[in-house]
Amino acid sequence: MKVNRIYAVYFSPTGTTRTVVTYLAKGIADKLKSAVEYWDFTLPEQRAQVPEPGISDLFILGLPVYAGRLPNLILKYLFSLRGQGAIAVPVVLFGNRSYGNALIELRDLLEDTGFNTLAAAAFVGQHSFSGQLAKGRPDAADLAVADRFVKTILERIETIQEGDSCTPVNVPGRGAPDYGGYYQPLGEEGKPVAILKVKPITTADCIHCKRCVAVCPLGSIDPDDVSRITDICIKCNACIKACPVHAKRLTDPAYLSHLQYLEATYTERSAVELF
Ligand SMILES: Cc1cc2nc3c(=O)[nH]c(=O)nc-3n(C[C@H](O)[C@H](O)[C@H](O)COP(=O)(O)O)c2cc1C
Repeated sequence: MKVNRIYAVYFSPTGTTRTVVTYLAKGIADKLKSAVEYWDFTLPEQRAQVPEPGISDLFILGLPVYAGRLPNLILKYLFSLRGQGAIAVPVVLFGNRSYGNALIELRDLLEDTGFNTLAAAAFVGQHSFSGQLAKGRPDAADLAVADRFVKTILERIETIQEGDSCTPVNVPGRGAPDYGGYYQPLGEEGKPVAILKVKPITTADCIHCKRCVAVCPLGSIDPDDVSRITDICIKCNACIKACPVHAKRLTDPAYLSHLQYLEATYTERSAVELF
């Protein structure tokens, strides 16, 4: 099949999903000499529009794994996609713990919205919560795997005709209706901790530059008083990483206990998985 346009589409508060999706799109575009359309839908204003691929396009959709699933507050936006028979590659990024059932959830979402899934991958990205868990990933070794994945995608594209409805790519995990539920965070003692309602604090070091306001994917930081979190916080850590003076912090004991647990438990390097 001849690919007309490649869509590189991602939600990526701390940038690892963006790195992988754009790398894959560029690798494929270089070989096919096709144009790439980039769709970053991390910020609320970026979700005012949806990409509209056609039947001869390739759609690469990347999301981070949150609690073993897709970030649930983004699902409504994703379900407004219309695949129109375009081929698609679901990609998830996970922080070295587990991608749980997020990849099968994304595969199904793409199939349900009219795409044909051709290949899929679970990559590893530095854990949003941590300075050491999967630090620096995706790294050179991960990108070498991404090169292999590009080759696989190109080979599969060659074997299909435009509009073919291929068998959905086979990925592991528990599927619909509940995708195994959400991962329950554990604390240092291995007992469940409640972190859903945790929000970052702002220290007196804040210089009111409002960078945190600009990067919040839910638009939850009050621009007039950046210490006020006016809506849901998904703990994506975008505001914490964007703050030039480290004035935003997550100091909740349950959150810190979970972080300790993660850092102590998931020390082995997780592999990238390609399907
Ligand atoms: C709320 C939340 C939940 C997460 N849950 C998981 C998880 O279940 N398993 C895992 O391995 N990583 C988990 N992570 C880590 C992210 O999936 C990982 O760091 C990813 O690379 C972040 O993508 P981004 O850089 O595009 O934002 C979680 C991160 C956040 C913010």
